[in-house]
Order: sequence, then C-alpha cells, then structure tokens
Amino acid sequence: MLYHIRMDVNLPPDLDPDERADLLAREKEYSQKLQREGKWPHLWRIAGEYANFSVLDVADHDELHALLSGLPLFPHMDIEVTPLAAHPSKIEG
Ligand SMILES: O=C(O)CC1=CCC(=O)O1
Repeated sequence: MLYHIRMDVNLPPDLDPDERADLLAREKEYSQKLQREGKWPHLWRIAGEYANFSVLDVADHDELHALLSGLPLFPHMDIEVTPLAAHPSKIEG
C-alpha cells in the first residue's frame, strides 16, 4: 500500500548541538535503510520549509505506524498521512 506523508520537523531551538547532530545522523541512517529496502521510494524536501513530502510503500497501516513511530525524529515531528488508491485514468508505465 502506498501512503503520501508530510513530515514537519520542529526541533527545540535549545537542543544540545551534539544531541541534534546525533538525532539527524540516526534519522538519515534509518531513512536510507528503508529507501534501500524499497519501503521509502520518494523523499522530497518541501522548498523553503523544514519539512518533507514522502511516499512510503508498506504492507498495511500497522507497518506504516511502526515505521513512522520508529523515526528518531518522531517525537519532534508533525506527521500527516494520506492513503493512496489507484486512479482510473492512470496509464501503465
Ligand atoms: O529532514 C527531514 O525532512 C526529516 C527526515 C526524514 C527522513 C530523513 O532522513 O530526514
């Protein structure tokens, strides 16, 4: 199943710089593992915002929830999920 996700990152301004760097490094490692596994086929920066649009390809809502709640930045993000269904006008390819 495909899901369109918007993630807005809200890191505390007073976060310790080492803690911030560690969080971001772990987030990158986590998301790149899922990208390599084909579960995170799109990851786009929203221009001008500390936010991204992503498309995740997972089995069901439960896997989606597990994946999202495992994000190192999860406690610092607002996440909006839109489930995607097939469009009848879409051509193959
Ligand atoms: O910077 C972001 O948009 C948050 C994020 C999600 C996956 C990743 O590597 O960073």
